[in-house]
Amino acid sequence: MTDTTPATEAAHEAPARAPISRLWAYARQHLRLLIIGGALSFAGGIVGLVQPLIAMDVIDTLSNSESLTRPLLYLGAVVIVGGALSALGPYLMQIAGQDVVLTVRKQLIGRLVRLQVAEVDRLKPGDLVSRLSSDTNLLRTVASTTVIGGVTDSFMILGGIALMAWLDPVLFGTTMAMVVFVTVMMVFILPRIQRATGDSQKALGDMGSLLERVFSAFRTVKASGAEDYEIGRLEAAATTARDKGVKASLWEALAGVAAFLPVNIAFLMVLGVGGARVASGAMEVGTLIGFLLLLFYLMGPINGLVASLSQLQTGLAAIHRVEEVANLDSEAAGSEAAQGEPHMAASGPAQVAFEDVTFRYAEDLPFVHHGVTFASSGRGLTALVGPSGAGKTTVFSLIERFYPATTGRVTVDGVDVRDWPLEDLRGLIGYVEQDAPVLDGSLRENLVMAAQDATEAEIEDVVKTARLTELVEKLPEGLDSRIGYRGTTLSGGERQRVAIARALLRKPRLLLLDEATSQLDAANEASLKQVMLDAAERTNVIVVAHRLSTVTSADQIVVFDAGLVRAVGTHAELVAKDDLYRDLAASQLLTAA
Ligand SMILES: Nc1ncnc2c1ncn2[C@@H]1O[C@H](COP(=O)(O)OP(=O)(O)OP(=O)(O)O)[C@@H](O)[C@H]1O
Repeated sequence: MTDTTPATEAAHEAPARAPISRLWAYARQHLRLLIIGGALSFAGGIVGLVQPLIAMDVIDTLSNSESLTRPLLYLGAVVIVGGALSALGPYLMQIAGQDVVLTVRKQLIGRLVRLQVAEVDRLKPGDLVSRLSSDTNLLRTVASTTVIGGVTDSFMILGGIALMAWLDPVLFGTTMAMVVFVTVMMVFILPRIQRATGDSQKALGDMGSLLERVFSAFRTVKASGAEDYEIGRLEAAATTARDKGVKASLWEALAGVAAFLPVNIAFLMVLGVGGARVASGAMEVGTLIGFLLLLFYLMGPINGLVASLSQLQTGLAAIHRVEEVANLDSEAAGSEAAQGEPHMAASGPAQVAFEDVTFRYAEDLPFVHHGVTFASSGRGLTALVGPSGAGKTTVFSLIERFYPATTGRVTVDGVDVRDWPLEDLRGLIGYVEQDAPVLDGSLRENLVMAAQDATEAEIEDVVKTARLTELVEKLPEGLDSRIGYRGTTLSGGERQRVAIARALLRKPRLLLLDEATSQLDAANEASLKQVMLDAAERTNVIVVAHRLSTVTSADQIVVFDAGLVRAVGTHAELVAKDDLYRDLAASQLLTAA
């Protein structure tokens, strides 16, 4: 079952109450450590109680002028054991808390990286980062000390209440009226703590999104003189997070008061009612004292339970935001029809065909493809050309199955891409996006990310093929030089060739290359063309072409216009027979018809 509501949009709605069962589902996996840690902490407390008894023994021994060795040894042992237990118990519970966070994070990481492209188009990466780092962190304390503390306090309170009922039903009734009052107050206050915490975390997510926005176009922000504007927006998000955090603290403080006052009132009422009953002879004075002591003793667990419940709300708000992401659509590894189909047998250039394909990015958006039909097979270069927005890049997205065709079929080797196991399909394709993304890391890491087991010789080979030798020689640490966030230390042409080298290292049976629209200098353009032609000798290369040199070298040109293929042929054929192509060639492609 999936929820297609984008996390960042859903977060704009009032956070719904997250089911506590989700927290339990995460904590359950680390229950053993939690219980051992809880038991050791409890034992530490008990040992602590023994300490005064032994101290009494020491005093007795002193006053009797007997040897102190034995009681001092006991006392030493109790101090050491008590100290060790009190340290080890909480430590184990903290480990369990960290383990819970790790479990949630692993689940989230798997989800995030496997999200559908369509989902990511709509989401804000900064908010997702905040959910993975900050929200999950809120679960640490809740999943460890809060849960265990809450359970122990609840048992103590239940035990105390049972004892009270046994001691005196009338005083018990008086006390219970206050317990009911505390419960009602909590029902009112606790959801408000959760909501305020959720809002505060959402504001943090918004701040993350805004920061990511700034860094993704850092030079543009600076060149536009927009620093103050962006700082203002970031500070506003930070202030909202603070305000919501303060609001949550206010509700937490009210929860504390709502527990403290009634218990104290109950104390006075028990004193009054009990005193009258003792005076009338309906009750022993010892019972009254016992009852009051019990009530006094229960204050600690009651305050502890209220604090745990408040913390729990923070955890539930965090779980809600985490679960929103966990419920987003991720990619299916392969369609049901693909189960058991052997697709990997083929080798050599892959065949691609579009059969009357229609496609739109979303139901509320217009169609981008209105019935596209073309085929590309065998070694060689197929160029897709056409006006901006005609749907050329979308062809690649459909081949890669980033999106499914609305109607019609996209086939690779005659098999509908929907029926290919996703890993196998993408395994045979090398894809170079238009803005040739390069990731932060070394040049080598950037190359081998698509082919982890590539040998040194293979890497050297693609470096040569992609005309990167000069760059590698120029860089201070060669292939191991860091090339910065989004490859900012490289030129546009170099980024493109790194992306091509990466795609080639995969030894693709189909190379999809989206040419950047920006003009490259003559040397870079010639390099790029040569790289493409070399690749086309070995495999099927489809390129969204914006450059004259690419188009004229192509074995086949497919002319797109407003979501349809209007003509297919070689450059010479199309110049002769297709008006749009002739115009494109004359203007966009800068050649005379
Ligand atoms: N992720 C997306 N979500 C919604 N609409 C999109 C998305 N990507 C592209 N489009 C729209 O689909 C249409 C076709 O886009 P596409 O990128 O395929 O065109 P193109 O022919 O490659 O253009 P160009 O030559 O300018 O790169 C455009 O109108 C574009 O606005």
